[in-house]
Amino acid sequence: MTILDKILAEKEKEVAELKENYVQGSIQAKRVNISLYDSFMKSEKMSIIAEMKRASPSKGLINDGVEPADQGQLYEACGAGAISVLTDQPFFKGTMRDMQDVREVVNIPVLNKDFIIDEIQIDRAYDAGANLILLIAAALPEARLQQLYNYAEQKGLEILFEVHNEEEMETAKRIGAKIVGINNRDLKTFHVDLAVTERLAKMVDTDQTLLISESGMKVREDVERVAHSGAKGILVGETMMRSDDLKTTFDQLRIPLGE
Ligand SMILES: O=C(O)c1ccccc1NCC(=O)[C@H](O)[C@H](O)COP(=O)(O)O
Repeated sequence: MTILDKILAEKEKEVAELKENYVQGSIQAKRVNISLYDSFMKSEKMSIIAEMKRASPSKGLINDGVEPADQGQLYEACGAGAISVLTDQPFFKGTMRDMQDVREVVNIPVLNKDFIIDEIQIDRAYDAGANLILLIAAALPEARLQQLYNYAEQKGLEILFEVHNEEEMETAKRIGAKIVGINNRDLKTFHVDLAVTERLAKMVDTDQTLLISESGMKVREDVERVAHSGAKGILVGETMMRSDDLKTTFDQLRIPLGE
């Protein structure tokens, strides 16, 4: 059983519980109507989705003491184009409260980073003020991904559609994903390789599809590599969560595009 299988098995339980207890519209969060697609596509600099992640299966504890609202404000002030909040509890030590706390204090798009397998999680993300949800190609059959994609889109949410290999990129294209996240991390082995972005980026027209390179971004050279492949955005977790000088970290990674 891979870690993704284990996470998805937990999600089945979480969804069953949500279906018992979640009252639609019970959360009244602030809404910020900004399209990540539009803002990232027109930016002349690499756009950054800065992630809030206390822990992860591959790295264990990363930053347990983080205050989501404070970190979110810092991310925005330092130049984040969006904020990703891991809301999975068992494997990442996140909560929906973390995302709401961030939503309350920032005016940039917020991604509910979780393992979505059911419409009810999309309803909850919307109610809590998310602008985007994540769909992972490896998590579900294509027909189910398409249903969830359509459902989220109808609610006015944007979708970060995550792929890791050629077959999944073909799925992204058939589904009509406008924002494709190429995860450089293999969720089965945890191996991180930026060549994954270089390989898969060739399969899409990056003037139409917004490419986000996810995982393993540490230094400027990493960002240059994925920018040359056509990525206009990067999703950065660990480097942000471990940084003790976020302004400098952002300045190093927000490289000009088109050079
Ligand atoms: O990060 C993990 O260990 C992990 C394990 C299983 C499923 C998902 C996982 N991570 C989610 C992510 O994709 C990353 O948090 C995100 O891309 C940021 O990566 P990084 O900048 O390397 O922290």
